[in-house]
Amino acid sequence: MITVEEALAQVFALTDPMPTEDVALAHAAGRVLRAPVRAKRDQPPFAASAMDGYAVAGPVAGGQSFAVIGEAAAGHAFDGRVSTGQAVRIFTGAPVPEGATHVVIQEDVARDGDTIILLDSLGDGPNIRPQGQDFRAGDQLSAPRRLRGVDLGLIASMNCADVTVSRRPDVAIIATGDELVMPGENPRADQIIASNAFALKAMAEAEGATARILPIARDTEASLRTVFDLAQGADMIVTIGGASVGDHDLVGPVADALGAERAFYKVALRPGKPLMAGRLGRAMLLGLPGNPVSSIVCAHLFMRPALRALQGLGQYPLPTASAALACDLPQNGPRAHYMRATLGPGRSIEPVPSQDSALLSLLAQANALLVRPAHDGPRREGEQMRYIALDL
Ligand SMILES: Nc1nc2c(c(=O)[nH]1)N[C@H]1C(S)=C(S)[C@@H](COP(=O)(O)OP(=O)(O)OC[C@H]3O[C@@H](n4cnc5c(N)ncnc54)[C@H](O)[C@@H]3O)O[C@H]1N2
Ligand code: MOO
Repeated sequence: MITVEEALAQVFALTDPMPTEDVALAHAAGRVLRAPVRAKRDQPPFAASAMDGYAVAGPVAGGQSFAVIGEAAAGHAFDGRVSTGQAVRIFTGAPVPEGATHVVIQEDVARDGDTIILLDSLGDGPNIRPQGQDFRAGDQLSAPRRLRGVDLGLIASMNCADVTVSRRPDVAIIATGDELVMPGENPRADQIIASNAFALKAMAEAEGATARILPIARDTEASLRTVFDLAQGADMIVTIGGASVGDHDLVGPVADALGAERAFYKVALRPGKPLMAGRLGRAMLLGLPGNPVSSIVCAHLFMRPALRALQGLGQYPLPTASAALACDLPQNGPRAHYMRATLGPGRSIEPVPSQDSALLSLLAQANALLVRPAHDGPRREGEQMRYIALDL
């Protein structure tokens, strides 16, 4: 069995970044930017007033008076120059007229007809945003990055209407097993509801992929072949179940017969020992164990980083942070253990009461995976431990 780190390195070796496409800003949220964006103009494009008041030229002190010669509003520049002793009525966002050195806020001014007198309450500061204060033409927003709302706002203000992003990976999800029926169907007494594909589809989509749930493959070679056929065109094929050593665990043998190249099978990991990865045609193949918690933990540890790498975000494991252990833990065994855990408000972390890999309800209660390396020694309450935050 290989280690989690070795397995992830082999998964990354199967991920070539997807081609790119150009999309309009309104459709770019959550996409991965692949080419830097270059500002087409300065922002602000002119020296702009930060306040409503008067743009004045001349000494600014209580008692000084100025003749008001015009008005500047946002989108309506004052067409002219302000000379010493003159002022222009100005509003926030308007271009500051040439010659003006300060914007005095209107609360600090007494106006009488076309004359203003500055009051003694006068604040300091010019209240002018210099041209290019935010960014200059030619400044860049670097790639790669996943585009958040703020990034899209910045790109829009750079006057760029579309962006070059990674194509979304297409993920085909195949649940396998004679015991499975879809939610809403009438299961026989010896059947259960197929749940894992729904979790994995949501996780893949949250990582920027498109995901499709294919029909459940039955535990026969013919059925598996038929469903694998439906996965054609996918960038990643994720199978669920049928990965272990039982007589009905046919995913590996059928994938092999279809020409899959295996990178590895079995990882020193708990839960998720019978994980498999490889390539089938041009698709990356991830064979996840069927136990619900095992499949979801493996999706966190391998599918999510692989989808990020496919979109050009680089080859990184999910980030870890540290928190104080809320209880003692015995020595860990030979497999790295990703314990379902809750991270409390005081940043103390506690494993949920059972780590059985079939207990979806406990995984749903957890908000972290407490990481225990293989053969990790006994741990005492209060020790700092690494964990992965479960945010999706
Ligand atoms: N003799 C051994 N038996 C097992 C071993 C082993 O090393 N030797 N490993 C165990 C471990 S660890 C795991 S994990 C499981 C993985 O087995 P499979 O990947 O073959 O999974 P299945 O047998 O198909 O299913 C396991 C379990 O999960 C349920 N399941 C399957 N698919 C779904 C789905 N889409 N939605 C919900 N639940 C699903 C299935 O009904 C089973 O209960 O093998 C151990 N055995
Ligand atoms: O690896 Mo299995 O996933 O322990 O239940």
